[in-house]
Amino acid sequence: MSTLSSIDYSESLIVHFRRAELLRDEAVGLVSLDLNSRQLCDLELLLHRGFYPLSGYLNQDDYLQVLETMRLADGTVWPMPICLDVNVDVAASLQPGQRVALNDQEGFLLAILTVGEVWHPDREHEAEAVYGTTNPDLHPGVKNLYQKTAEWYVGGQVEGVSLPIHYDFRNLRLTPAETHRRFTQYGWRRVLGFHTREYLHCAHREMVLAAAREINASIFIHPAAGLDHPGNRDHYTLVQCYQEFITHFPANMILLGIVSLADRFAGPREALWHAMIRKNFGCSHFMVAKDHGDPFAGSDQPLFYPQGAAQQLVARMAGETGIAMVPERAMGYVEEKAQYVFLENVGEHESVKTITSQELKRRLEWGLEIPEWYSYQNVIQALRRAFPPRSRQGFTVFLTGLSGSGKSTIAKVLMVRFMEMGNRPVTLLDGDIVRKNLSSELNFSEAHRNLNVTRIGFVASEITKNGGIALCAPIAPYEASRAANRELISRYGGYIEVYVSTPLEVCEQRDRKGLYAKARKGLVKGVTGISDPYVPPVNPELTIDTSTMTPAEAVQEILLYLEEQGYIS
Ligand SMILES: Nc1ncnc2c1ncn2[C@@H]1O[C@H](COP(=O)(O)OS(=O)(=O)O)[C@@H](OP(=O)(O)O)[C@H]1O
Ligand SMILES: Nc1ncnc2c1ncn2[C@@H]1O[C@H](COP(=O)(O)OP(=O)(O)O)[C@@H](O)[C@H]1O
Repeated sequence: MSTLSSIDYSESLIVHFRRAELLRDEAVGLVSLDLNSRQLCDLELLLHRGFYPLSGYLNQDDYLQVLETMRLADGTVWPMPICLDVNVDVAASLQPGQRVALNDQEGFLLAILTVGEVWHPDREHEAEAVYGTTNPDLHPGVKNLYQKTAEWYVGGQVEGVSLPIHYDFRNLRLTPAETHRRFTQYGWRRVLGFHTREYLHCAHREMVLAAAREINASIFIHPAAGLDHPGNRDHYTLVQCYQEFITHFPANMILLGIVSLADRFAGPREALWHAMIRKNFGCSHFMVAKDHGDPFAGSDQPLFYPQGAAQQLVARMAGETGIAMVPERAMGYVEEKAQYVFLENVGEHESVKTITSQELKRRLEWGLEIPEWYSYQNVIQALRRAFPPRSRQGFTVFLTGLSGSGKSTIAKVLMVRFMEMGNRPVTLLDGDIVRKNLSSELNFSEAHRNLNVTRIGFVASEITKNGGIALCAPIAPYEASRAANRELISRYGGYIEVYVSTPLEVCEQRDRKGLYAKARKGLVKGVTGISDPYVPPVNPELTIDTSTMTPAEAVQEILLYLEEQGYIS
């Protein structure tokens, strides 16, 4: 059954509120599925018709044609397979014609799906067709497909009850009908769509404005703000920076909207899909970078897709999609001219200044100057608010080592020193304290030790996120849980792993709690260092052997490191 066999031309798939009342009653007796964030993005675009001409999830015929030819079964261009993925148990319970309630993660009804077909797709075939490889290690899109997409697909029409609910930046979440209406009201017949996920600075303004002038168009800045966790600071900062960024354009020529788009990073195919979505939002032109949709664009890894292939595909299909391709031409700041120039026009004896995103991050972390030619005061202020210098960031000192190695003693002295400094709240998460409170039900098996350690990491990450100091002092004998903590906490602030490497003989001699004596007598089983492993950290920031120093000296070493790294002054 082709999706287009019952083509729906309406401006949204949300039904009239009278029918919505009936659908809500009907949903009470239906099988219901709570969609994950990627599925919610897709459903939102289906419902408000960002995915026009689709009026539901693809059935098999359309799906296979999309993979092979980037067209639906009736020949209409559509490059991305949009199907609802479900697990085997759900798939087994569904019949063609059956009605299924589609909910958000809180169980709020968004739409009712009339099941068309249910099938088990060949995912390697999909990976090869959409991404150009079946190797998940080479392409994050393939990894997502294999690991985060359920193994059965469902196609069928949807009737919308409500768009997914967002509480953030509601006035920017414009639907295609709304943007189209605004463009018409403003008298904008030529509109250049610009897709982004990046922070935008002066170079972007010059580039977008130059392109818009060349084609005599207005500008629609349309960042994808799809899969961000509601608590993700980057999301808010990004959108605030976009709001500041657009204040630097001439009046009445720019509109900002955000779209819940779950990128696939499928290269040229992705670019074509992005262009068609922007056509659906009312744009006449779409800006495409040479590396548009590449999973490694903007990183220091080599690109996955050939440079320029995305631009060529979007340009080649423009006759059918109705949206023209505008190539993104990179610009650089030429100091001799005190202005931005297209890179291809930079003179032989002129030098181009750039600041990479890594360099920007470094300058923010150290509170260093960001030049006026690079970005705007209001954008930089928003960035500095969100990414304070290290001297104002939270951080975690994570001490790991054998029992008796000196973790608690060092942590206690450190705590006193930080309290004396008095500029951040300090929390001590000592092994035994955590074991009494947070992890009282856990034993000393590998799984429970890892769980104990990641619980400590979670609490430390919250403290770090909110600008405090977390001092953690568990044995933490395994790399897996230590690595997970490092990954989590580093997102929010500093993470300093201190390996307290005091040898077992010294710890055993100290034996403050009599644990080793009991272990040697066989009274306690699975004691770390005696009858249970301790795996030393791979790359700790500091290694401290307390057998040859006083606690004050050990603490001094940590403080010097923190000072050198800019966390304390
Ligand atoms: N079997 C066994 N192995 C190791 N340690 C044991 C064991 N049984 C009890 N204890 C006491 O528990 C303290 C270590 O708990 P931790 O939460 O830090 O351990 S772990 O990180 O979960 O491995 C540890 O305290 P510290 O001396 O502060 O390290 C021990 O006194
Ligand atoms: N440089 C040092 N740093 C920390 N502790 C030390 C040091 N030198 C000697 N010690 C002694 O070693 C013991 C360490 O015990 P503790 O801090 O409870 O270890 P852990 O928390 O790793 O089990 C304490 O009695 C402490 O006084």
